[in-house]
Amino acid sequence: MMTDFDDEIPTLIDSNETVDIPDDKKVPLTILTGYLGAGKSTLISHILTERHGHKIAVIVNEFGDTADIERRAVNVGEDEEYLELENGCLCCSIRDAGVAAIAKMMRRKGKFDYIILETTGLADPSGLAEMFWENELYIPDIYLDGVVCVADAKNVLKQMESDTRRSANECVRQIACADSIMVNKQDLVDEFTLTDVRDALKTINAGATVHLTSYGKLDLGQVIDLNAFNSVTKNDKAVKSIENITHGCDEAHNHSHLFGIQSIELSLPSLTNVQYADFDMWIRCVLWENTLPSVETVEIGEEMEILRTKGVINRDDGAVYILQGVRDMYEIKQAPNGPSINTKLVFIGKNTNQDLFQKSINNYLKLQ
Ligand SMILES: Nc1nc2c(ncn2[C@@H]2O[C@H](COP(=O)(O)OP(=O)(O)OP(=O)(O)O)[C@@H](O)[C@H]2O)c(=O)[nH]1
Repeated sequence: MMTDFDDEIPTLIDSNETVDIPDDKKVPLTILTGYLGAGKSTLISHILTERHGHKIAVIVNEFGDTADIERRAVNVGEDEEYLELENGCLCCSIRDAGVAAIAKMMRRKGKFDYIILETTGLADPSGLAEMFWENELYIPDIYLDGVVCVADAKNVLKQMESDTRRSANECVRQIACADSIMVNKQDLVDEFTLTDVRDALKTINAGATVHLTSYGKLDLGQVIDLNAFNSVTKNDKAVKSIENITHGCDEAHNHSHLFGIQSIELSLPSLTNVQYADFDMWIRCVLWENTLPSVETVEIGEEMEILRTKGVINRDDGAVYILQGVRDMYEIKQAPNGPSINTKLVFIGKNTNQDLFQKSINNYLKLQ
């Protein structure tokens, strides 16, 4: 089905004219990713047909992606891009999932209170996540809630192994970018394989929660309202998710370079005001200049690439801050209730070295 969205070029809004929309009036958007055949459409079918009481607009590339939607589409006029389903959900066929397409869809706001955007099986979602996070300025009535990845329990270990060993493939990038990972098709594997899969996923992305599913059947809360990007003020959940970060087993960690991307975790004491200001400078060097300050450049070696950053930073005056990042974009916001958890930083990316990162930040902030 063709739409006219491709022809529409988003109009940039002068930031001075941007309307400040209260957080509770914004519509959350979840990016759904996952390798070819992992079970994305099966999950969407589940969401579009179950009686869960939510009014979710699901954006798929083509109606034909989901057999169930195709069947329902029979009664819809040829030019209709929107399909209202019995359970209150709205299905939208958008070929170009760009800002203009979403902005156009927002004219139907009120008919839905949530957006799930399914990407194609070979997409790297980090660019899309960065775009929606950044474009809250241009579509002020949505915010990026999180990235959900569906992985095929039977095939994901094979799919993650890249031919070139040091370069991560699309499957690994999708896992690296996720806030929540569904290990689907668990009916096809035994417990040992599930443990291997879980360890490998945690090695790549220690910051994501992992859920086991069959035929995409899950509690919707594992997909929506993750509040992973902390764009709104209810960010206790973001602190909790960082607190719960755990790595895969050590053995899996040793094999992390098989996948090209890994998580590293740094721990820090509470920071003084001066150290907190220096931390901002340090993170800019890492994310904007791709360098580790205060360590010998010869030690750094191959070029690194950071896909996701998450963290909690404590200041010694009791203030607690949450760090979120996608590629070179990052945001540091104060947590509302100041829950006391240790300072923890997680970097997910390529050619990262935990010891060098820790040395760099210790030297830069004069921690030891
Ligand atoms: N055994 C088993 N099969 C599943 C499960 N989930 C999905 N499938 C099957 O796997 C196949 C692929 O599922 P889809 O939902 O189309 O996967 P997809 O990620 O949308 O695939 P692409 O659109 O090609 O990227 C279908 O035949 C599904 O019926 C599951 O949990 N167990």
